[in-house]
Amino acid sequence: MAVNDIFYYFLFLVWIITAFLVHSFIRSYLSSSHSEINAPPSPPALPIVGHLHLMGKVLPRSFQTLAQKYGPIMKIRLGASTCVVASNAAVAKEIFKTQELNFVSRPEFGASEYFIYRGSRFVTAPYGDYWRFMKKLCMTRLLSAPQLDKFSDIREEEKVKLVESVMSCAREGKLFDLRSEFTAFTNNTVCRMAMSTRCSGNDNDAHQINGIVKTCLMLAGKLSVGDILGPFRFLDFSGNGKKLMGALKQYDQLVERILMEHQEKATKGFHQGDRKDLMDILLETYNDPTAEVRLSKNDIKSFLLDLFFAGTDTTSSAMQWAMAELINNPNAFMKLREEINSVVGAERLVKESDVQNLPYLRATIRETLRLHPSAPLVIRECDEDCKVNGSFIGAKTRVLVNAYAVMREPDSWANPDEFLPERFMETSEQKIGEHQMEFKGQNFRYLPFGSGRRGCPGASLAMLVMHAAVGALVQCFDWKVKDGGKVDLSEGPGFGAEMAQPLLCYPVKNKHMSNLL
Ligand code: HEM
Repeated sequence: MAVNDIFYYFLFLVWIITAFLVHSFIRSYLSSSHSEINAPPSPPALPIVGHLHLMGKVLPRSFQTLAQKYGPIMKIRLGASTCVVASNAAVAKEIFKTQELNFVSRPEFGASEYFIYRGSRFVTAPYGDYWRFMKKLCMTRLLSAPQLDKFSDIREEEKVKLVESVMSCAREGKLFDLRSEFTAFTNNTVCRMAMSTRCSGNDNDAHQINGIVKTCLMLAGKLSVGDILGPFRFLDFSGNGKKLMGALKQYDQLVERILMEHQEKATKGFHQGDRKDLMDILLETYNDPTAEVRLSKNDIKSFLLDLFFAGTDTTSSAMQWAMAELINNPNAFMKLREEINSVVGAERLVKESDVQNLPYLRATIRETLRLHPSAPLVIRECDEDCKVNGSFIGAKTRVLVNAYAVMREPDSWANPDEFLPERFMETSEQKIGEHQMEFKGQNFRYLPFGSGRRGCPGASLAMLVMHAAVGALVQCFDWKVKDGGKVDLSEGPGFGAEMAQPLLCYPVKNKHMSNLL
């Protein structure tokens, strides 16, 4: 390297460090002026890094620990990124209900600057005409109960394929990787509902989408750490931003082709009995000149991508936690097996319509989501200056509701860290009957799917998929942990608190089941 080059690199480095220090100084100054107007409590911060040094591996857990000292609403600064964290049911209620309209928007976060559909993203869209239109479309058509009913055969087929895949491992005495199989299962299910494609030897489209979505989620996860660099993240030191854009362009080309095929089919006209997938319904809206909001093709592609991002890993992660907890709690496992056996028997697989008669199965899934919410930090943005729990929150502040902490709060939950599905039974002494423990977030101590207008539109779909699949895997197999002993329940690093280790087990066929497979 020439001396000149070294000199310029050195100058560049000095420029970066100076700019960072100035930026950090201005932020500290601005935030200290807020303290005069009653800002939320905040742990002592270090220059530049803020509270980064107080963060452990698992962010929701670190926030939970800090909240025990600083209270249910606190201000946290991670490098250049500042947010307010809410950690109990009362404050969650204020944000999600009392002041809902002020907190109904979501900020752009993580790697948003690299998203090629930036203006079209539903998940980060501000609370305006576009978001309202898409949400209504979601709730009345795309993910509505009647529409989900029309896809029930898809979910049934995918569940049977999952069970067959476990069965072949059981026959060969091989390890079954629940993480990757659950991810393929949820991806196939969503892909088929979204655009009638699935991962298999003869259909490469869903396989490719699966790969692209995995890459994007991994890169977006890495890039979201870049938030702490504030204005410097655009420099993309790691090159991950470029890689993410590359993966998204690949997705764009693939889905553009599938979209053209759907458009052609729509032009020819549907026959009676043809089932429309989500892309067909979105295209119908796109082609409708009277629609309240005219959708673009990018809106369609972006919306479907959001469904993959928001719907596949969340569901498969919750299923892994459910199986892990059941394997580590043999009493709960056997109780569930006996319930399924008495209601369904040994001659057929448990199916979605059985779930209404399987209260312990429902309680198991609810308890799993309480202990291991797949989206533990619900992110929102404050629209206008306001007060929450008596503290001042400035307009455009990012707010994280720590659902993980809320759902383990000792004031709301007896033995909060224990896996006890019984607490969700009508007969429970804790009196947390399901009737009051709606999973749609109207009870503010139970928030696996967020709450209110911005709450998860895929909750019903996720529940359908999880109940039937977990039920079938408990019904048909015993599960032996890879190295004997118990499943390692450590949570992995980052925002998601997913299982740190892939769940690898030996399935053994339940000898009481008939040979239906
Ligand atoms: C166990 C599975 C799932 C969990 C735990 C989960 C959880 C969540 C949470 C906590 C939010 C934020 C809600 C809020 O701000 O109040 C959310 C949003 C969202 N979820 Fe889910 N979700 C799951 C499955 C799904 C599925 C299957 C889909 C669709 C296929 C989906 C689609 C979405 C979308 C599109 C949003 C953004 C909504 C908006 O911004 O208006 N999710 N989810």
